[in-house]
Amino acid sequence: MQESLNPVTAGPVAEAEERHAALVALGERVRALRARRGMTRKAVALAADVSERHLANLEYGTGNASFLVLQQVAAALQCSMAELIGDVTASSPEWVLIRELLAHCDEATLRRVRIAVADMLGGGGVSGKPLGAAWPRVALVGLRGAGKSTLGQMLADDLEYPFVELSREIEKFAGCSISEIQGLYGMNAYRRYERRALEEAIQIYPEAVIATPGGLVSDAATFNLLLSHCTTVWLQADPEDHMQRVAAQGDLRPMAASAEAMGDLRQILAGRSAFYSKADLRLDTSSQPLQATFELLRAQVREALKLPL
Ligand SMILES: Nc1ncnc2c1ncn2[C@@H]1O[C@H](COP(=O)(O)OP(=O)(O)OP(=O)(O)O)[C@@H](O)[C@H]1O
Ligand SMILES: O=C(O)C1=C[C@@H](O)[C@@H](O)[C@H](O)C1
Ligand SMILES: [Mg+2]
Repeated sequence: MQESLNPVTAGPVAEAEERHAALVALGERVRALRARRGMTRKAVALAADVSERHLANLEYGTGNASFLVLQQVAAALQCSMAELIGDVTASSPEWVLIRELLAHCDEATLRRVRIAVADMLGGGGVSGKPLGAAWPRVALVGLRGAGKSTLGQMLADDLEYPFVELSREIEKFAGCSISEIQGLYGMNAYRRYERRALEEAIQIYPEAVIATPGGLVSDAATFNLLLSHCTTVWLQADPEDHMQRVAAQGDLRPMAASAEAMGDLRQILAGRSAFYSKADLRLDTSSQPLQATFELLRAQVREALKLPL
């Protein structure tokens, strides 16, 4: 009997157990998608411009197909790469139908859908949102030096709401400093603490001003939680102001970390801006001094909360 060759290592395959479980699962999805589409292997191979043998290897989990081949197969099967690779958002008929409905929506429509879905799924047991008005739980987001702590405390005093510095809550949970959490347990563990601290703040405070850690937007689930339970304000500043304000507080870490710190900061700001911009309100803090910025913030928030000016 002729021995088949592993297409990756060129060694003998023979044993089914040697096939990687992820590749076997991928192959099963390809076969299922092909069956659903009612296409023969030959037809898919032709449409995808790959040999039938290559496709057979893929279907039986014996071939580790390249990204480009997977793209060609997805195009031949008229399905998304998400379906092919087994992404959770394509893992059931409902998911696939929802993806199809949303696929061609613009950003503004997607935003409305997100808000409606968050409302529909409820607040996870948290109530207290006044009908037709904004949450009286105000969360400030923005990069380091945006003014979240400074303006947050001023706003809390003005509204007579508790002021919550989320970083301090995280430290209380962990029993050590933010940098120790990140250094000892790693960034993923830190993000879990961040999520827990936010969940708890939401449970405890129906009314509050919350200064959030600048990196919170990088975790979609935590940011979703924030957006759906708080009136959010993006405090914006020019990159130079972010840098200068952080340095003025004596924190030279950004400069120490990289000789091209301004470039890094611009890149972080550019990468996060699309997420920060999902906040309900935004305020440019670089256009006027602190007190004038506070007056603008106060007016915006009071209007949103339907409070007297
Ligand atoms: N127009 C302004 N708006 C906000 N802050 C300003 C303004 N002008 C100057 N500042 C100063 O910038 C600094 C902002 O620092 P602050 O600690 O409040 O920022 P932060 O967003 O909390 O940063 P971090 O993410 O590091 O906690 C303060 O010292 C504040 O006085
Ligand atoms: O901007 C950032 O990347 C961070 C800011 C802090 O508030 C923390 O969220 C964390 O240290 C990361
Ligand atoms: Mg702060």
